[in-house]
Amino acid sequence: MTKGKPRILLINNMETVSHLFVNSLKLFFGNRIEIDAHFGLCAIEKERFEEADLILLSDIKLLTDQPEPPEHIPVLVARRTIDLNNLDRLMDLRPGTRCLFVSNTIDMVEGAIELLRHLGFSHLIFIPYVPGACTPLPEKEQVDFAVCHGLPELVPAHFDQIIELGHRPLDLTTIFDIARLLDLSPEKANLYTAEFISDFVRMGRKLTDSVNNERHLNEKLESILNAVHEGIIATDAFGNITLMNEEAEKILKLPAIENIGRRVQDVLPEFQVNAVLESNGEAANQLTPFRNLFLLVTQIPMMLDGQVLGLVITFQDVTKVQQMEQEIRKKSTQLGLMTKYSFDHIIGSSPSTQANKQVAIKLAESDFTILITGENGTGKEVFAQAIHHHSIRRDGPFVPVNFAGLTESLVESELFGYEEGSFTGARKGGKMGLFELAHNGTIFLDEIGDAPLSIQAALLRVLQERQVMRVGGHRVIPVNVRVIAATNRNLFAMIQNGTFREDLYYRLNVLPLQIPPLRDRGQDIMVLINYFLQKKNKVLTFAPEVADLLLQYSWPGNIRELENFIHYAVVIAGGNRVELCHLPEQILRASTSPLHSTEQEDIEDAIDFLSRHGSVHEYESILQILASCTKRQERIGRQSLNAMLPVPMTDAQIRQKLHYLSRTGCVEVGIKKQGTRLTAFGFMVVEKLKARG
Ligand SMILES: Nc1ncnc2c1ncn2[C@@H]1O[C@H](COP(=O)(O)OP(=O)(O)OP(=O)(O)O)[C@@H](O)[C@H]1O
Repeated sequence: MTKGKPRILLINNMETVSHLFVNSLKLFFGNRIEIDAHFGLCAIEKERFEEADLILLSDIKLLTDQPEPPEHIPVLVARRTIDLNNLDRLMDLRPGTRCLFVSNTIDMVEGAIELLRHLGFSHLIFIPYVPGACTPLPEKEQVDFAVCHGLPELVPAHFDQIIELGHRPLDLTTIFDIARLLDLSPEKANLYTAEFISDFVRMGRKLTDSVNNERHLNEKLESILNAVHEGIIATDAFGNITLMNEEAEKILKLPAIENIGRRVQDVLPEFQVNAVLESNGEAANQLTPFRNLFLLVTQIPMMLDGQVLGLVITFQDVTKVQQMEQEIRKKSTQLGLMTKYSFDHIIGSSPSTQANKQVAIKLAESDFTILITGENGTGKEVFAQAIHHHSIRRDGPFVPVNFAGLTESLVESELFGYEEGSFTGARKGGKMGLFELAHNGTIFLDEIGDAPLSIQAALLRVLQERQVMRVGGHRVIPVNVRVIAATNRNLFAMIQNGTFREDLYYRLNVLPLQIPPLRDRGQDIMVLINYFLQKKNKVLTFAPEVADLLLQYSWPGNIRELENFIHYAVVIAGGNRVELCHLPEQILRASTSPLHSTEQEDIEDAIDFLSRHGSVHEYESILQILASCTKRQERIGRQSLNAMLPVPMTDAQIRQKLHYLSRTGCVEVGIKKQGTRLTAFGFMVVEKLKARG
């Protein structure tokens, strides 16, 4: 039988694959062959087998249910390759991406995976899956993408990320086998291979395009990075420097070319990148000393899908800003943030004052926080100032803060400052807080017991971290301050009732200093009186009963009250001897209350005696008039006295009453026309009668 063109019986299970094969065969053999394409599962007529010169199958199993082909006709199972045009999506995947490879037979899946590995995709993890076969179906979370060659319908519905690589065309070796079996010259082979090569060229061009794009992008990025007035360094996940902008080179005086590729930890140990790399957290605005500079450094990890890819470090040279701040702080110091008192100004010869001075001198030599306790006016601030003055911080500012005088709304912005626009009425340019103002000096937190709880929490943070953040600000400002706190309240009791934080108490009470009240250090009273007089360049003497009273008095306002009394006495006594009549009411009055029992008895006896010699009310009226005259330093005659009495008496009656009053020691009756005045004892009797009502 003379034969025409060789005929290929092409058996496939799908129409699309069949078309793909027909096109490939046509491209190679043109019209030198005839193709009888069969697809699907229906039986093939015997004659079609007999007319064929070659049977080409996509899978040997396709012959299973078909009639046996004649023995002399060769059967060829097509080897298949991959459409290179569809590979770029796979090329974008990161190493370790998990791909569920789905197809309809195990052979297909395994063949495709093997080919992909040969093509260089061994960095991806392929998990074979054939629906209905024994390949286990992994959980959705264990798979990043589903991959298939056509047949996307085989991918289980819950995998929504599908990469479709397209049907696999015939491999070139199969084309050559067909040519050999049909005795056809492979004259158009170059066309077919050209098709393959053009795919490679296309892929190559795509790659170059993306490399070029990346280069353009890098160039753009580089010019942006160099235009920024901030040093920028990037590292990879291991902390090796991958990028350094011009500003970074300028600030650090390190050439990028010599340092890219080196470990940032070795080049810039001051930045402590390991801590950030290990914690994956961000470290913002850390003031970092570098050589003779101060850098404000921020480190941010670069993350992708929860993995650290590297670190971006940005920094600014803030040495100048620091210096400017120091200057401003210095100026503020000159504006009155200096101490008035040193230890030489702490007066007192009592053992407790002497001992406290010795202790305080020692405390001044350390740099720890001090808590001074004592009643109002005992000299807590004087001690705080003297400590600052004696410490290494003496050239820095001493900044007093009185919590009793600050409202809760003001206290935060006063202590920590604020940024411009952080609240209505905030000053332009913001304002430095008292902690910043006290930098390199001492902050004196007076009446700390009056600090609101919210501020106590903020104070605790400052004491722990030694840095502040202004209200409305994002930058932490390091402050180097010594804290001296003072209180007249019982902080321990406040802790018990929940109005003072226990943790703050222990932070403050590192070095305690207790100042006793003036009434417990009698030896200091006269020494202090002389000191205050000396300061005023005045001389006063004190009547013995006055001196006694001053020593007996409880001085609730302590040294401040004593100082005020001296001002008063100088004015009232006019530079002479201070008599009882010069004493202010509260000293006189208070002295009558806690009297010694013998004095009490004397007063009772005197009143008893007077009641037996007339009406106590009449005596009281006379004593009150005498008291007010004596206070005005006037003596009063009988006639004037009588005129002032609510119920007038005869001269004889008055004379008699004054006689009895004189016998009890309440009055001093003048000889001749000197008039009468009240004695200290008389004042006590008046007070007693007043108290009785
Ligand atoms: N030992 C001292 N020697 C000389 N003057 C003193 C002494 N102690 C206190 N003063 C004077 O007493 C006054 C009150 O002192 P200071 O203000 O230090 O008391 P304070 O305990 O801080 O009072 P407050 O609790 O009311 O704030 C000051 O004017 C100071 O000059």
